Amino acid sequence: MPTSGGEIDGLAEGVVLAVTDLETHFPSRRGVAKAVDGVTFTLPRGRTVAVVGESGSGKSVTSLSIMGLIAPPGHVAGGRILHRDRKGVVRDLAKLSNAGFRHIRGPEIAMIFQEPMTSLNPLMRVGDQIGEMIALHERISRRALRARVIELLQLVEIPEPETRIDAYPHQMSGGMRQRVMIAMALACRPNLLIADEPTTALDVTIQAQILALLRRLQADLGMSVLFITHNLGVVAEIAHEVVVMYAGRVVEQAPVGDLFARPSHPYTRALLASTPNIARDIDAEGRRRPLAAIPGAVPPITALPPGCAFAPRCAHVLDACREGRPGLVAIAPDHVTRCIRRDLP
Ligand SMILES: Nc1ncnc2c1ncn2[C@@H]1O[C@H](COP(=O)(O)OP(=O)(O)OP(=O)(O)O)[C@@H](O)[C@H]1O
Repeated sequence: MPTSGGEIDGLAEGVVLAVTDLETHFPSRRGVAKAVDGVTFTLPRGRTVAVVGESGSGKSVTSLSIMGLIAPPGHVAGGRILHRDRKGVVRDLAKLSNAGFRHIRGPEIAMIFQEPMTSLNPLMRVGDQIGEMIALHERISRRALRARVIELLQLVEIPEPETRIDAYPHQMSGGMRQRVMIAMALACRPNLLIADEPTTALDVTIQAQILALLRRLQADLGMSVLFITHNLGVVAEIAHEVVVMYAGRVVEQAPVGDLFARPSHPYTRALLASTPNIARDIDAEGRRRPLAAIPGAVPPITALPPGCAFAPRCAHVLDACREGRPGLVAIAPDHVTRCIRRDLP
């Protein structure tokens, strides 16, 4: 029910973000690419939802749609993106103007990306970049600003923040730069953080440290996190809930334990089987068991098959799978799958 300020009722208590039937299209001469095609999921307050899938599955386009950052001629063509801000006001971000987004991006929803070097200004001291973020949204004295920035650097566990505040990005390691990006994202105390592959470019040890930091911040600040990744190992580390995407659609969603213990969709099963697992993949004599790579590739979204988009690669395909597009069905409370096969062991 819209109200005069573009605000909307109808978001369940305790939910920060509810994406319903989201459609994001990119028109081109070859037709309309439906990069996101009817995506639905909810993000409860203080929880981490991971969106996982292979390259091209529509994860980034989903997060950019939420942030209002789809560049024309791409556009959100349908669906709702209901967001509850810190004051409890609910808005449909799918209908928000660019001007409206200026009050949302930063103070309400912040985003961190894979490569901090492309988001940080190499010519500016990191402290000034974080400070700029704060000064953009509130009036604050220079002294108080510097103290706030030092506090933020402490929060993201950067050692010697009083000195590091004056460093330039190139004087920091990749892990430290990602911490700076997280500090910038947290500068205005958003209630929702979107993290798009934030650890992909880092060494595994640094990756583990950044994931631990994000987990601690999420718990301490009660933030909701939408975490985009192609890596199920990372999902296991960070997520409460998992949304599995394939060719622009959600194919399975479940609490993390449920998804790993009882994966239902053949695509989820194949993803799990193709994820390296040291304990499983190598025996005491050092013999390797081959990884079960998923045959084929995600089809181009302009040429999806008529039925299930995964059918051409699926080991369990039936004729019926190629006929109609399967709907999402609940197989347990909070666990849905887009597969007609209920008989798989
Ligand atoms: N600006 C654009 N114009 C046309 N098509 C686009 C555009 N951006 C994305 N797409 C298409 O949308 C689909 C989904 O892309 P998206 O970047 O969301 O995938 P992803 O799952 O995030 O993959 P990756 O991990 O590689 O980023 C892809 O087929 C991509 O080619």
